[in-house]
Amino acid sequence: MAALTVERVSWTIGAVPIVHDVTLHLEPDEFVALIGPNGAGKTSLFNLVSGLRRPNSGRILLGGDDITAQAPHRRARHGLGRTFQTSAVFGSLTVAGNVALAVQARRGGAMRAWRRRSDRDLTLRVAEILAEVRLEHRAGRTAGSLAHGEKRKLEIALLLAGEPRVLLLDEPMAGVSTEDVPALVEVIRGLTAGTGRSVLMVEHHMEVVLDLADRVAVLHHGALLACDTPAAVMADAFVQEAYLGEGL
Ligand SMILES: Nc1ncnc2c1ncn2[C@@H]1O[C@H](COP(=O)(O)OP(=O)(O)OP(=O)(O)O)[C@@H](O)[C@H]1O
Repeated sequence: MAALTVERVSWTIGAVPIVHDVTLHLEPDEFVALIGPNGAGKTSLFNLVSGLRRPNSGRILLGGDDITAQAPHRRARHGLGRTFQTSAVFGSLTVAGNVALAVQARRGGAMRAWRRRSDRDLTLRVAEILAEVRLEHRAGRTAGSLAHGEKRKLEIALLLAGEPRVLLLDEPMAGVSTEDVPALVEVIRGLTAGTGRSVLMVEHHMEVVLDLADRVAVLHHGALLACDTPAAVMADAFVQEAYLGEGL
């Protein structure tokens, strides 16, 4: 069963089609990159999947469950996590403190039971998440003092605290200096490998897309132009003309 299914989804503003009849599947452990020129509808599609917008038609399924009518926080509880282009960390809190808050927020529903357990459980979970994003050595630093690349790792850590099965990453390389890109790429690669999680990532850096993606989905004027292996998409004349020809 697909981890995420976007089925014939369309969204219009007034009479203007912004996302047009998009169908897309994400398998467990699969990494799909969503590319397209500026204004192609990538953020709009993310908004539809995460629930910030409702489609005019079509369905969105997480696992086998139809989540089309669910609010964003219910989708998050269901296993859908999203990062944004802007940072969502508390700069004056430590790195570990930020992650601890996110873990507690996730477990908020079971707070009474959670409180009865020792702080050690929380500390262990925070350490586990920081190890996954390779930020253990920064645990005691304030989040505001991190470089962009490390801040992005922390944002991913906050996402992992929600224990998502499907992650939507919105331009994770934005603002990250060239020398910090490889380390961030390795953290992002680790998000799917053998974890059962799936990733849908919007990213403009083509070398990062080609390195990470199992498949590349190309949006153009709100419609899905292609969704195939990176090699097949790069070789597609239609894609080259519509997207790559316009420059990155
Ligand atoms: N709330 C809105 N009101 C009016 N127009 C909108 C709204 N949201 C998106 N659009 C329009 O929909 C189109 C798609 O925008 P969207 O931000 O989804 O594209 P994108 O592919 O994410 O672009 P970028 O790569 O620049 O982030 C654009 O023409 C945009 O102006």
